[in-house]
Amino acid sequence: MASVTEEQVREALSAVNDPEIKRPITELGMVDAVTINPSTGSGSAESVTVRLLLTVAGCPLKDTLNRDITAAVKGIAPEADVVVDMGVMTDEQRKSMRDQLRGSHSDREIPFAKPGSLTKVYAIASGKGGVGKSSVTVNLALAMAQRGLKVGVIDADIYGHSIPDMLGVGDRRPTQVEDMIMPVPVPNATGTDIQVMSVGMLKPRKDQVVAWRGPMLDRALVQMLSDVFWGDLDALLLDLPPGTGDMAISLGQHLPNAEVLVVTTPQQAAASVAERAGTMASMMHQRVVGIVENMSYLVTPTGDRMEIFGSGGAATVAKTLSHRFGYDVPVLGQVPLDEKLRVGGDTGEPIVVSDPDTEAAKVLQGVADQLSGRSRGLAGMQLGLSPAGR
Ligand SMILES: Nc1ncnc2c1ncn2[C@@H]1O[C@H](COP(=O)(O)OP(=O)(O)OP(=O)(O)O)[C@@H](O)[C@H]1O
Repeated sequence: MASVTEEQVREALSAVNDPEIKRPITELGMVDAVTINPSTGSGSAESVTVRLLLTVAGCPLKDTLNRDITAAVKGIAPEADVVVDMGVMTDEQRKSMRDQLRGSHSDREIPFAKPGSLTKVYAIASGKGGVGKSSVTVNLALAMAQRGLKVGVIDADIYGHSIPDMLGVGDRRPTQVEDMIMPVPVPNATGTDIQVMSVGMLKPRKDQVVAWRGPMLDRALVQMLSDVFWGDLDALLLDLPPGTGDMAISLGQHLPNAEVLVVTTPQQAAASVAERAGTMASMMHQRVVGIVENMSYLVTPTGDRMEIFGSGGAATVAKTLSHRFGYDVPVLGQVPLDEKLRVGGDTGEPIVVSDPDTEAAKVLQGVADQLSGRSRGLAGMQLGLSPAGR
């Protein structure tokens, strides 16, 4: 006699989520069949075979699914041999799953722009390149996930889409189910994956150089916002290209409720261009939530503090923007120069994960605390009125 029933196995499998879609595999129609062959005695073990239908052949996460399914079945039948027999959904099955997740309508809509959306959207902007915008984005995303938030990241930096590499998923391509794209999950130590989509993942080849003008950039942004199945996110972080170009305008048009975080260095020349990025956001009716100063200082081996890029840049931007907009635009943190931060980005393990006790990581965690503590929801949404006096 078998030690478990099919019903019990299905119940156990309902705790296994598809790693990309984040829903139970049983709900998604991925468990095609469960077969239990009882032990025939003389030392042979009972066997449980789970026939699993992957959304696409060559699904990059089939090993994860195999491991999670085996663990779930072993949890109720420790002695059983577990076999996960993988097949692939038919077109019809895929379409029905897509309809289940998205509804059968074919309209493209941006879930984060809907009036009732509870996802906080933060666009990370800078006046000029190389100030550490992408480094700030990945570290904030991971720090927010460590605080239990469900976080998505869009790498919209057409010129330097470095986010996937910084998160260690540089070569991953997103899975596509019909017209729906699955963001790439980035596992992290706390067990809360963050979800990533990059403009680089929309190119046929990673190394391809793209020369996209406004309409193409707009299409890419809309695709990443509306064709990607983001599920229910607490926060979505967008890494924008530096400056006040087409992507910033498109974002303002499609997501006026996004709030903007401006990254600058302490240098006065950088600060004045950062001000422009903030002003641009406000012209698009977006609120500037604060300034992060990066590369603020370097602590030398002798413990001295060197202000390599000068000082006061973020304070200047904060003061000017607060005055201009009539609300408080605070400096949320000053991140020091730290080789470990650069190494963390290069090796795909950002500093809040690799070296959480460094000062740079602590400052970034502090910024994440300030953003994570803000309530999800309608507060802070813009009313679409033009600020006066500009
Ligand atoms: N505080 C820091 N300490 C040391 N290195 C840093 C720091 N901040 C950023 N870097 C390094 O500086 C380089 C540029 O950073 P990053 O790519 O994050 O900037 P960016 O503003 O996103 O640039 P881009 O304009 O290309 O988008 C990277 O090599 C990064 O590792």
